Amino acid sequence: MSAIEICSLWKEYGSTVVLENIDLQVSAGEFVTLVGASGCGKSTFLRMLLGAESPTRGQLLLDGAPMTPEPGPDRGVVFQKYSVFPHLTAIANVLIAEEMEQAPWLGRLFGSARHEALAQAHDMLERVGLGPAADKYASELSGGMQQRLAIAQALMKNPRILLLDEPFGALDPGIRKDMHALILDLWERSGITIFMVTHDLKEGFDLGTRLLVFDKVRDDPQAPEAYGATITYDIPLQHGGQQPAELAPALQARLSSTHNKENA
Ligand SMILES: Nc1ncnc2c1ncn2[C@@H]1O[C@H](COP(=O)(O)OP(=O)(O)OP(=O)(O)O)[C@@H](O)[C@H]1O
Repeated sequence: MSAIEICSLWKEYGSTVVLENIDLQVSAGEFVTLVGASGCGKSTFLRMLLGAESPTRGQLLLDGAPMTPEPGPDRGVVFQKYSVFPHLTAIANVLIAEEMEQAPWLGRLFGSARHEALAQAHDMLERVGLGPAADKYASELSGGMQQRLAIAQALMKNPRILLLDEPFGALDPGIRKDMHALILDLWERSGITIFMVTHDLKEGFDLGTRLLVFDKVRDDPQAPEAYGATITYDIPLQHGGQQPAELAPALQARLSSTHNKENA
């Protein structure tokens, strides 16, 4: 059985169709990268996987059961920006999810529960390379360090699914390379299932075990809201292996032309 099964999924906002008729099956442990023109509904798709939005039609199943319609501990998420609390230290940022869950009224743990959570939080910071920065305020950290922190925060609850919405989009190329190595390492060690939206086709090809392209198959220039995007390519990839190079330029051209049209 697939870990995630999506059947005839649609998402509409009023009369605007954003996503239409999406069918997808994803096994546990896959690293799925998502690309598509700006505004085609990739983040909306991710928000539905998170449980922050519901489909208008269709089904989203996790291990054969309908996905809970609210974000749960089985799903972690990292956005491009603003996932961390700037006025809290790195360690407090990682602890906060645990504290809010275990002590929702006080927002603080005590005694052995705190001791245990603190040890786990320190371990998580070490795993993302932030051990020495545990007591720094998030606002003092560089962009790359803040994204490491956001990843540590998302992984603290041991989620089965990690949702990444352009997590490295605002970072310099050198830092992005480090982050790619980090995320691949975390993915390999944990066996977690990852969905990652990216605007960078190369990043999508390099990181994913599978690349999904979202695009419209039908379009009415008189009524652009009438049709939504769907998955037009579902490309299996091999890490470090030969990528379907002949597809990349065609995809890049398609993504850029739609992007330019929208920005014109
Ligand atoms: N809450 C909402 N209400 C109405 N329309 C919305 C809402 N959220 C998203 N949309 C619309 O849905 C469409 C898809 O948005 P979404 O952010 O999912 O696209 P995207 O592919 O992630 O874009 P980008 O690559 O630019 O981040 C857009 O036209 C957006 O305006």
